[in-house]
Amino acid sequence: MEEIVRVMNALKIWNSGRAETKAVDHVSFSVQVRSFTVIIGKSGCGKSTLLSLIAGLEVPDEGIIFIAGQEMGKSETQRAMIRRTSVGMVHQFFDLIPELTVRENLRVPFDLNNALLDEVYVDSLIRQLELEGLEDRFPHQISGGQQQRVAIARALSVKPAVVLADEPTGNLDRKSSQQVMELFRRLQRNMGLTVIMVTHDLDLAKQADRILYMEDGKLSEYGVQKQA
Ligand SMILES: Nc1ncnc2c1ncn2[C@@H]1O[C@H](COP(=O)(O)OP(=O)(O)OP(=O)(O)O)[C@@H](O)[C@H]1O
Repeated sequence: MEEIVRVMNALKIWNSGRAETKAVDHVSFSVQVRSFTVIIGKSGCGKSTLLSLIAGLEVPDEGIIFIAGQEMGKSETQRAMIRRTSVGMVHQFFDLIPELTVRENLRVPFDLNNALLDEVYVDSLIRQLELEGLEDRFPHQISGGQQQRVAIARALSVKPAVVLADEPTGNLDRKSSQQVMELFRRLQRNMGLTVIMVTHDLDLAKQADRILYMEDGKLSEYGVQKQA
């Protein structure tokens, strides 16, 4: 199987005042292409920091990260280029642009990349994420679950090598969470996407191919962790 993400011995220390937190403590793991991986763990264990390192939003103090064979280097320009072309991000609070319609929000990544808009592909995302009929509405005119599905479609619009989702259902009720998860999972299978998702919700996590468990900045396989 082909590896699409490789994290080698990543360390990230946050300094705030006198306190020093090893948010990511010498973490190593790889993710196979076309797999759905979930990272679970208690609040503050370092999940978001780890995703920020993989996304190239933060730089590790030690260690190396590769996305689709490219090293997330120290230069912000290089990291921004890899992030724009190879990484799709979905956040807990959707982060849609309120002044833009659903369809306009989906165009944003193309505009940022100066890429030609692939209308046929965007239409297929709208269909697969069950957003038909909502294209001309503004974010405040659709439900939370629908907003999150727009955010997922937006993340996929540039066909990223890897999709990083940080608590994508954290702001949704049970029913919408389950619906978003099912659509996300189906899309991942249909499109052969590679997804890394952070969640608190073990029921959702169980639908993934693989569960990783994070505690005090350390990462382990969830099954192994439970037996330990
Ligand atoms: N920018 C920052 N500056 C200082 N400390 C930080 C910063 N970001 C995170 N931390 C600390 O690093 C640790 C890990 O935080 P992180 O947000 O990665 O955890 P998390 O598992 O994603 O938590 P949650 O589930 O609550 O989102 C925490 O102790 C947090 O307080």
